[in-house]
Amino acid sequence: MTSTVTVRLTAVRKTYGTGSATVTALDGVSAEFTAGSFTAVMGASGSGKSTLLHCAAGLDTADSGTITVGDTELAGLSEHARTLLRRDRIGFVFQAYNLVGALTAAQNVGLPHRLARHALDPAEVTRALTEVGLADRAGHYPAQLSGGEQQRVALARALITRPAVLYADEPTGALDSVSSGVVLAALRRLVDTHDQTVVMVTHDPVAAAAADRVLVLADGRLVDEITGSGPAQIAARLVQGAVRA
Ligand SMILES: Nc1ncnc2c1ncn2[C@@H]1O[C@H](COP(=O)(O)OP(=O)(O)OP(=O)(O)O)[C@@H](O)[C@H]1O
Repeated sequence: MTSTVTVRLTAVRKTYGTGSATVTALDGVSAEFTAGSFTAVMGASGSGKSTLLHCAAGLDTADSGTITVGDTELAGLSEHARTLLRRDRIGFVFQAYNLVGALTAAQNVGLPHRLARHALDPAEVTRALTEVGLADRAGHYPAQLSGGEQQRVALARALITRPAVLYADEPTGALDSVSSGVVLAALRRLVDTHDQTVVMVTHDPVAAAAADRVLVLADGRLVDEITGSGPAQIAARLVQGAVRA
């Protein structure tokens, strides 16, 4: 896997709308996602989690503040350069797996390369499927796979480009607890064995407990950081009301 990178946000502000309809989605957020670390982002609905993920990934632009991916500052990039950065260095996994039903697991995993018209070594597909524990399902179609297996195919598809950083937006949101556990274990393994940088938005304290630390957002600000997290610690914070997921 490629060497993964640190992502830094410094005093990032993002507003939507104008005049009296202005919404401040991010209100001066500074955070660092260290290379090889697994961060969960929690907070109430509307607290700015997705906006944070989208700005950090270069899907959206901040109004002010700086965001660097490794040595690259996003604000300095043209739209085209940002598109290439997203395509070549950033992986995404969303709640909906977005697999193509007419393609096998292996063909779905190879799709980013085909779309980018890059030559693809079949061994790369096998590697990515092996990393998520699905090498034996390469020839299966999505309808023949469980929800957790489909999400792991989506994860393998995100990994095929060897992303410097992997963003996951509610990756277990549509899964039962058993399938969630399998997907979270796959994410955890990527961090532990490949030093993958992972940033995951979640409402689920159990999912958040798989991360190394949890950042909590409220009204566009970072209000808490839980490190050395375990389910008990996060549950205790929930009881205290510090985390309103
Ligand atoms: N494109 C947009 N136009 C206007 N307002 C927006 C837009 N995107 C987000 N917002 C607003 O910005 C704030 C933060 O939204 P965001 O989606 O980041 O929250 P979130 O914490 O991810 O919420 P959820 O958990 O419900 O997905 C919200 O008040 C939201 O209504």
